[in-house]
Amino acid sequence: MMRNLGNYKFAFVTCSVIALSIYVALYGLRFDNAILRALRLARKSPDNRTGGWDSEKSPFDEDLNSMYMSIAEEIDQSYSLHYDFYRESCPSADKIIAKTIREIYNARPSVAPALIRLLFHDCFVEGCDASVLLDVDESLTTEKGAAPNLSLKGFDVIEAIKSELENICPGIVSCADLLVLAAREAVLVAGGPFYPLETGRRDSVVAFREIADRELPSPQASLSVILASFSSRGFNERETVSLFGAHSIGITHCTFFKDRLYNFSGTGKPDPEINTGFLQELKTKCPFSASASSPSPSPGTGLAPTLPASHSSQSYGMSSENGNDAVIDLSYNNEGGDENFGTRYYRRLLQKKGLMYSDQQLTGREETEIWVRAYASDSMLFRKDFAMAMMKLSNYHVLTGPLGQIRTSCSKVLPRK
Ligand code: HEM
Repeated sequence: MMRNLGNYKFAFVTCSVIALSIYVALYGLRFDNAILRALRLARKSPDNRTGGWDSEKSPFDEDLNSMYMSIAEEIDQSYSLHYDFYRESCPSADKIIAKTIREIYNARPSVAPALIRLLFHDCFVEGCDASVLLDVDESLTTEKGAAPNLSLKGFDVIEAIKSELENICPGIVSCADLLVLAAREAVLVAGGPFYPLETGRRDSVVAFREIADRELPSPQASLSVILASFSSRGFNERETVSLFGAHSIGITHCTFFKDRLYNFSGTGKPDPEINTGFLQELKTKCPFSASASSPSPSPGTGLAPTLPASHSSQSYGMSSENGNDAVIDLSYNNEGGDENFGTRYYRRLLQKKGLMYSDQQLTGREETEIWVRAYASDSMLFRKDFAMAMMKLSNYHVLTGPLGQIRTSCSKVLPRK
């Protein structure tokens, strides 16, 4: 009986391996994530792999198991991210990206926050797949048109670097990798920490406008909504609070927090959680307008500023001034210098000087406030945590192996053959 079972098992596993090989041969290793996940699972729980017939192990089992494992290992290896993925195919990619960001940053420091935000908006919506960079496609879908993305900038910077990369190694470096590497350089030039990044991401062939509209948290969202939305992507409170440290650089339009100055939650009064002196300062910079008196939008809706999406190829898309909607410098003239990247943001939150509702609430609950306090007083801790969280964000839900494609222009998918 046991011998028969052993034979069946042998036949079953052999057939599986043969079927796997045929599939590989026919489809040129076109495994999708589900198969990869299954293979990983199989490796993690060897007992389940053979359908629970493990009571009697034959020497064949060991051989087949190790063969199966090494196939799985190989597939897994080739479909995961790697350090120095472009070492052979485009060795200068990293350097070109870093050098260009530094050059642009010297002329326009606003490139750094723009790219960091662009990365967040790309990765948060269906993963780091450069879907946010796509222009309108045949189905008239573009994430750029989603309300939270209307004020994104830096598209033209990415496109300019991509065309340089295409001249040197055509069709090799993905826009998704380009964006994560550019954002890392942006963090560095703005005074933030370095973090290592693996590469090998591929670009999506679709954009996710509806998901972007629905899932990018609004600056009016409650802390519970924000934490839930980060947690559903695997970020705990500590990681979430550390990522918010990016709000110590760049700008924000008055539109995004004006209701806090004049009509908080429809009360007709300012948010009591704003420092009084700061409130007066902000009122001068963001004078009352009719739009501030309307009730704040519900969480999750996002809020579009009154400016159009700016990604002109001439201007590097860095202009943020708009007649109707002033901007506030999130860094307050780089308060405390570059070395205070991050910490200055948390210190301001403790002084009730957060600009957006979504920011200030981090001090409103114990599980987030402890991290605000920790980062305000320990810049090394912040830098370490921020680096780790940015690595995690940059690796979120990436496309690898045969999935996706390598675009030649970051704003367009490759035409179908
Ligand atoms: C609940 C989460 C978040 C909300 C609601 C939010 C919202 C906003 C808003 C409304 C602005 C102002 C945009 C403008 O006026 O043009 C902004 C700016 C910015 N955000 Fe966030 N953000 C969030 C999380 C993050 C995260 C996790 C990062 C990065 C890791 C990030 C990076 C930035 C940067 C760098 C800027 C400045 C952009 C610039 O100067 O061009 N944000 N954010």
